[in-house]
Amino acid sequence: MEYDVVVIGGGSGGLVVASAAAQLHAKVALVEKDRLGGDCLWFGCVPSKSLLHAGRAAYEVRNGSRFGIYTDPPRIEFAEATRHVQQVIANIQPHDSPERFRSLGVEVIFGEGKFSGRDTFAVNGRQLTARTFVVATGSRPALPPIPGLQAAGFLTNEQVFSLQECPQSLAVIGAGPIGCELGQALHRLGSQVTIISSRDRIMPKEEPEAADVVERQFVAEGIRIIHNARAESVEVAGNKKIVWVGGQKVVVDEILMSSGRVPNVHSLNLEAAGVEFYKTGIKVNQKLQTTNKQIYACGDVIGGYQFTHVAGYEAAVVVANALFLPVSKADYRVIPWATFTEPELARVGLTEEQARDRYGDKVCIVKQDFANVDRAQAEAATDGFAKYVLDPKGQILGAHLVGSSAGELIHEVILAMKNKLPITALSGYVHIYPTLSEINGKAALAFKKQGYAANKTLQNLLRGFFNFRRGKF
Ligand SMILES: Cc1cc2nc3c(=O)[nH]c(=O)nc-3n(C[C@H](O)[C@H](O)[C@H](O)COP(=O)(O)OP(=O)(O)OC[C@H]3O[C@@H](n4cnc5c(N)ncnc54)[C@H](O)[C@@H]3O)c2cc1C
Ligand SMILES: NC(=O)c1ccc[n+]([C@@H]2O[C@H](COP(=O)([O-])OP(=O)(O)OC[C@H]3O[C@@H](n4cnc5c(N)ncnc54)[C@H](O)[C@@H]3O)[C@@H](O)[C@H]2O)c1
Repeated sequence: MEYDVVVIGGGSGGLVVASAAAQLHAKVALVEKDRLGGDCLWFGCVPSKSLLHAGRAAYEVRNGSRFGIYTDPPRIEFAEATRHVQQVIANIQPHDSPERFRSLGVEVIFGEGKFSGRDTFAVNGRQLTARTFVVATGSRPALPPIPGLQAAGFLTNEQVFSLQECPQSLAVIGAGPIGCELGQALHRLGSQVTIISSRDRIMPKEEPEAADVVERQFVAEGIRIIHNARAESVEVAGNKKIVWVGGQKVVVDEILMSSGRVPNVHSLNLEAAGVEFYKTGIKVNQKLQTTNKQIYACGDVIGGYQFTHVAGYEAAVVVANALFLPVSKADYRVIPWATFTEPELARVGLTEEQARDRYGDKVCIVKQDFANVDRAQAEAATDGFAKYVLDPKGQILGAHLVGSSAGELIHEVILAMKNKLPITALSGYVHIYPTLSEINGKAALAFKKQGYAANKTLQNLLRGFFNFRRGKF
């Protein structure tokens, strides 16, 4: 065997496998068909958060009057906003550069290859043999077969970050995290945005009342949302595009497709290697082995949680199993994520409905509004709440934070949940005043108070004790 491991796909998952394996002194080849960095760097997390930040700046300038700061309507040079986005990519890219990986000892091979057998991958006329392979080829936008869409033309996350002009009006097809993040960013940067949601709310995978808070903000900003409808067909009329949705037409300059993802499996000739896959991704066991035990897969290509941090986590499991003994199992009990709209929405664990389905009426809910947090008042960021889904002893089954910096604030909940600490642990230390993090401590206190309010015996005992101390029997 030429290599200990051949990694196919140089994105969030593949790069972690390649660098870790090389640093452990394994012989590693990394095959990438395009550029190292993957979706996250070029078309995903990094550019979307950078564009959202530009949008937030525009929003803050427009809405400064709440703090007594008045300006004329801001002039937005969209090309400069996307230049900021491209600059951020350029700043981060060296970390994912071929030079860096070669310096770690990885053999980086550019080319689109395919399996030619159970233990051979063919690329650029070479046959790479390895003890183990890792498929980390990611995913791409799903394009539902909407009549007229291809002919009219559309944007996906692969084009939107290099636009030089902001479309005056935009139909966003799909109200998941991509549609919501990009819809809000582009609306704030000057586009009239209509989001088409196939369900009765945006972000249908989230805790409904948390998604409602984001939706209210979208509506307040002037984003139009069409519910319970799918884009059915598209027509072109002059220089406009018409999207037909539930019998009504949405006339726009541009369309953004954000209707889910499909795994990149088809060009790999997985059949030759005995690797089975479904429509949603490659079939893996808990050790992330495919149906060919020498071939592992991680990241978006296996479906499941499609996040950079999950691809990285799965990559770590794969490194341990592929290089040493295959005994590590991926554990998805505590997987957090955040959608970086304003307000942000962060989640870990079960929704209330999922918890009730599993544990019935024993589930206990604690909720704290940001309006009760002094720092949120100071920053006029009072929309939103933190909701904790608990078992009767206070063990955290899930948490949903919607509000300012929710994606940061959830981390102490993640730590507690991962270590099986009850929510009361979050009030077992001093939070700095005034910070938004106080929301977690306040929730823990609220849970303690609920327990105290229900404990009549303890209350009677205390009443008696203090009566006794005051000499009143
Ligand atoms: C707009 C957007 C915003 C997002 N924001 C976030 C976020 O804020 N936080 C978050 O956690 N996640 C976010 N994600 C998701 C995140 O980008 C993905 O989950 C992550 O990139 C998956 O990593 P991966 O390694 O599986 O795939 P990728 O990082 O996409 O890497 C796959 C690599 O494989 C290569 N490849 C494909 N086919 C082949 C082949 N046949 N041969 C060789 N190479 C091949 C590709 O060129 C690519 O470089 C976002 C995604 C999008 C689209
Ligand atoms: N902040 C983050 O971490 C972040 C941000 C963006 C994306 N992501 C990742 O990328 C993945 C993909 O995001 P996404 O938003 O494309 O997918 P998604 O699957 O979450 O949402 C797509 C939505 O589009 C709807 N849809 C499909 N066809 C439609 C049609 N014809 N008309 C109207 N609606 C239609 C679907 O019903 C679905 O609700 C996410 O699941 C997430 O894992 C993460």
